[in-house]
Amino acid sequence: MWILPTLVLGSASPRRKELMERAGFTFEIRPSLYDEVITGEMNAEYVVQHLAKQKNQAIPSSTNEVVVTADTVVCQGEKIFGKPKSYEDAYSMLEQLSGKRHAVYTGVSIRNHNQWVSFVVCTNVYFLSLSQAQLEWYLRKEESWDKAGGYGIQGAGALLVEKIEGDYNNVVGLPISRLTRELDTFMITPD
Ligand SMILES: Cc1cn([C@H]2C[C@H](O)[C@@H](COP(=O)(O)OP(=O)(O)OP(=O)(O)O)O2)c(=O)[nH]c1=O
Repeated sequence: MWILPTLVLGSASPRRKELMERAGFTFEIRPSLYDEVITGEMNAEYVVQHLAKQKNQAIPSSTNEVVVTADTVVCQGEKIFGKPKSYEDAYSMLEQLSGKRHAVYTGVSIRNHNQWVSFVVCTNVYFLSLSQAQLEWYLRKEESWDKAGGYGIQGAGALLVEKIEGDYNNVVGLPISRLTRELDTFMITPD
């Protein structure tokens, strides 16, 4: 008997969950316990694909489950920003992003038993030039800590952004349009 596969989102991110729900997917949440380490020598595209795959491998699953994991980083030139570790770290990231363009990369990994698909989506984000007072105002919003680059475009962080080029949802942590197309090959479709 043919059993339709079930979808597992391997993520503790409330944004990824919300994007999947809004798209109409039925899924179970099973966060990965993989501990992310970003080292300076790797390029952003490689980093997000590698981390998404590591997260995926750390999730136990059965043969009829399709597991989705993702990783998002902010990249400016050679520098890769993950989540800030302190107030000073967040301030420094935002100060470096101020008045300039950066790229947000999200790597997505999809696995069903031993079938793997992975891809990376990149969105360019242009920050306004921000004064010290504006940076301090934003950091008081307390929305920096669990977000790559120290800002959330879906919150007050929207006020730091002049414009973007590419998929908005990719910046929030999950390129849901591309993901939906890729999941189709695993026989997973939204309601
Ligand atoms: C740039 C940016 C990032 N982010 C978030 C998306 C990701 O959740 C987070 C980057 O951290 P990730 O390590 O990609 O993900 P996570 O630890 O939050 O969740 P999990 O590994 O369990 O899936 O930054 C925003 O919410 N808004 C933004 O504008």
